[in-house]
Amino acid sequence: MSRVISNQYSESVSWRDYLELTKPRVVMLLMLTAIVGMFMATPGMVPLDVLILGSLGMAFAMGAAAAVNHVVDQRIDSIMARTENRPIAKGKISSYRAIAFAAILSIASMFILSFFINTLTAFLTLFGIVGYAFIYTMYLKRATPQNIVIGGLAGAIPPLLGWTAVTNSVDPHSLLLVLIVFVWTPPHFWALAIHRRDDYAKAGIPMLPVTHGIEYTKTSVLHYTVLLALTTLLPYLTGMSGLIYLAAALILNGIFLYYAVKLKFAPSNGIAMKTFGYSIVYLMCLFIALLVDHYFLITLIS
Ligand code: HEM
Ligand SMILES: CC(C)=CCC/C(C)=C/CC/C(C)=C/COP(=O)(O)OP(=O)(O)O
Repeated sequence: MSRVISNQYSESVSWRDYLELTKPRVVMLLMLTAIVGMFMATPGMVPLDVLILGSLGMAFAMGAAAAVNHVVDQRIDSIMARTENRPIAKGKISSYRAIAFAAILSIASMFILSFFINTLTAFLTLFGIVGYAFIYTMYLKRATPQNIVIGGLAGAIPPLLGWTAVTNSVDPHSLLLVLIVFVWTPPHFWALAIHRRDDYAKAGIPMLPVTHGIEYTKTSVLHYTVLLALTTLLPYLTGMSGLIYLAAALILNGIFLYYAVKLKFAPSNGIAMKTFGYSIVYLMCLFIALLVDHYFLITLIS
C-alpha cells in the first residue's frame, strides 16, 4: 500500500506531461506575437542573440505561468470535462513538482532576460507571469465575469516584450499590437465558453455565459469583434503597416464578423467552436500579415 502511495505521482509520468503543463500550443501563438513584435521593432534583421535568447526567456516565462495555472486550478480542472485529463488533475504530477518546475523555468527566464536582453523586458515579462498566474488565475477568474477582459492584458503583452527586447524602450506602435491581442481575447474565449457553459457552471466559475446567459455572451462576442475589426485598422491608419496588411486585415475581419453575426443571429450546430477555432487562425494570420507587410514596405523604401 505504502509503495502505491509513494509512487502515485511518478509511475507513468513522462516529459510529455511536463510539456503539457506549459500549454505548448497556446505558448506557440503567444510566441508568434512576441517574435513579430521583435521584427516590427527594427527595419533590419533582429540580432540573432536577441531572437534566440529573447524567445527562450519569454517562452520559459509563459510555460511557468501556465504550470502555476495548472496547480491553482487543479480542483476545477478535475471537474470540467475539457480539462479533467490534465497531468495535475489526473494525479500524474504533484503540485510540489509542478511548482518546482515553474520556479526553475521562471528563474531561468529572469536570468536569461536580465543578463542577455534587458531589465525592462525582464520586468515586463515578470508582470506577464504575475498577471496571468496570480492576478487572473487566483483572483479574477473566480471573482468576476469580466475576468478574461482584465486578465487578457497578461496574454496580450508578448508583442511588447518582443519589441522591448530589441529596442529597450516602449514604442507606441508596440502598444497598438498589445491592444489588438487585448481586444481579440474576449471573442476568442467567450466563443469557447458558450460551448463549455455547463462545465464552467459545474465548476462554479463565473464566466460570462454562466452569469449573464448565452445570448448576452453572443452579443458581447459580436461587439468585441466589431471593435477588433476597427482596432486592427490602426496599424494601417498610423502608417505602421501598408496595403498588404490592410488587405489581409479586411479579409480576416470579414470572416470573423461573418462567424460572430452567424453565432448571434443564425446559429448552427457547432458554430461557437468554429468561431473559437477561427479566432486562433485569425490572430496567427493577422500577425504573419504584419510581418510580410513590414518587410515588403522596407524593400519598397530601400
Ligand atoms: C485571458 C486570456 C485568455 C483566455 C481566458 C483563454 C482561454 C482559452 C481556453 C479556455 C482555451 C482552450 C484550451 C483547451 O482546449 O484546453 C484556449 C485555447 C487556445 N488559446 Fe486562449 N485564452 C486566452 C488568451 C490567449 C492568448 C493571448 C493567446 C495567444 C496569443 C491564446 C491562444 C490560444 C490557442 C493557440 C489555443 C488552442 C490551444 C490548443 O489547441 O490546445 N489564448 N484559450
Ligand atoms: C509571460 C506571460 C506573457 C505569461 C502569460 C501567458 C499565458 C500562458 C497566457 C495564457 C492565456 C490562457 C491560455 C488563458 C486561459 O486560462 P484559463 O485558466 O482560463 O484556461 P484553462 O481552463 O484552459 O486552464
